[in-house]
Amino acid sequence: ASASAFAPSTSNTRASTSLAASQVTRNPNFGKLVGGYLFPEIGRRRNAYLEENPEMASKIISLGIGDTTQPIPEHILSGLVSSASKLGTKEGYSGYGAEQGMGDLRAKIADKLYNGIIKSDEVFVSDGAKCDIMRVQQVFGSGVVTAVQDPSYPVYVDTSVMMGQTGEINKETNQYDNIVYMPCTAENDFFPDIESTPRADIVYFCSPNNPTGAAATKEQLEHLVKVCKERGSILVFDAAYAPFIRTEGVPKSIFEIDGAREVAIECNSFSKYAGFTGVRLGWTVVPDELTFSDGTKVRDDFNRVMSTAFNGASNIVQGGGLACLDDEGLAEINTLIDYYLENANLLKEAMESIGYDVFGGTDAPYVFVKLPEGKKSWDVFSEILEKTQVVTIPGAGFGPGGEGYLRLSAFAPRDVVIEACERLKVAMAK
Ligand SMILES: Cc1ncc(COP(=O)(O)O)c(/C=N/[C@@H](CCC(=O)O)C(=O)O)c1O
Repeated sequence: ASASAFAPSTSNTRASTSLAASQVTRNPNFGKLVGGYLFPEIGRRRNAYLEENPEMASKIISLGIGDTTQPIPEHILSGLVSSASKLGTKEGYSGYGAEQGMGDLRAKIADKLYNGIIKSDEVFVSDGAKCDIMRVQQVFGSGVVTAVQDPSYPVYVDTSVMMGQTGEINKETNQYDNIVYMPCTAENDFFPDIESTPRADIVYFCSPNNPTGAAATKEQLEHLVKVCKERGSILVFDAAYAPFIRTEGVPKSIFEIDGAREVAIECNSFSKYAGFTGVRLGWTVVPDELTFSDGTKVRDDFNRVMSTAFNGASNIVQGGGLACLDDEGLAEINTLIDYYLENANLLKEAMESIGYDVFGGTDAPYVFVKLPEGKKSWDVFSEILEKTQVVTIPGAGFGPGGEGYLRLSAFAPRDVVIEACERLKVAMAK
């Protein structure tokens, strides 16, 4: 092409004062998103407070983002270290691995965490459950209707919006058009009455739940699978907090439920198992029997996304995952989880001692505190931050159903949790 082809003609040059914008039309779906993603917004408000009150920098403590804080235990760490060291040797070096994950890790997940009810080639190892939720969304595309628990982890709704599955947000209800919100309230024990909600193609369900801390019973999950089967829906079950389940008989995986293989995908993660939130290792199970209406296998399309748009989880990190699933690693995971569950218990007791109704915190690392009537959760978030320098998460950040609640995370170190309890008991006493 001649040189002139690259010289912008006068007709399409923008006035020199405007931004040097491209000529590319923005994806309209991103314009539908309201505000930023919840957790960076929490960080922004925390930093804005510190800008205003720099002297408070040493006092700030966080019960906010559910990010682990305890060091990776010895045996699990040895798995990471030895995997890294191997890369420095001729015989141990490895490059691109299978996009679906190391065969022995897939097998160990199927064996140790699913007792063989799932086959290893149904396990796809990834860099995390949040990442897999977007990959699952890519498989489903824009033409589906999605249902979510309300309140729930904001990624389900936000990725549905990004994929073009929704209309605009309704400013009255704070709900997106074309998303089905399944109310989870104190009145229904935070388990939705699914029949009373319209049919959706894809149902995202998280148990133990973020943010409510509710862990669905076997009977509830059997009902969920039954309704999804009857309606021809696909259930995406997020089990990121499964290791926190200590109540006898409460399922840790949707695949403990008969019939789940025909309706469900399970997303899971080593993040909260072993403090791998920054290490980045998760997995998704897509059973062989799960098909679309035309009979094609969901697993084949998920595999296509993984092999086309992902180059596999880090080999170093997968070595850490193998160590997690040794007996020593599983024992270390239990110790870590016990530590966080004790934190949750302290938070629950502290808030109950000053007269609050508190939910969750037994089979989950989140405590969900009912606020006094009429109190807005973002206002209470700010009030607590200003009065006590404790960072929390407003329930409204998880959907309209979360309004009127506050989420407290049990992942902080013990001394921080104890300090936060003292401050909250003083500042929030009714
Ligand atoms: C239900 C649920 N599923 C997946 C994740 C993230 O899993 P990973 O990407 O494997 O670390 C999370 C992490 N949630 C944290 C971190 C925030 C975030 O992941 O954006 C929180 O709610 O505070 C989660 O709650």
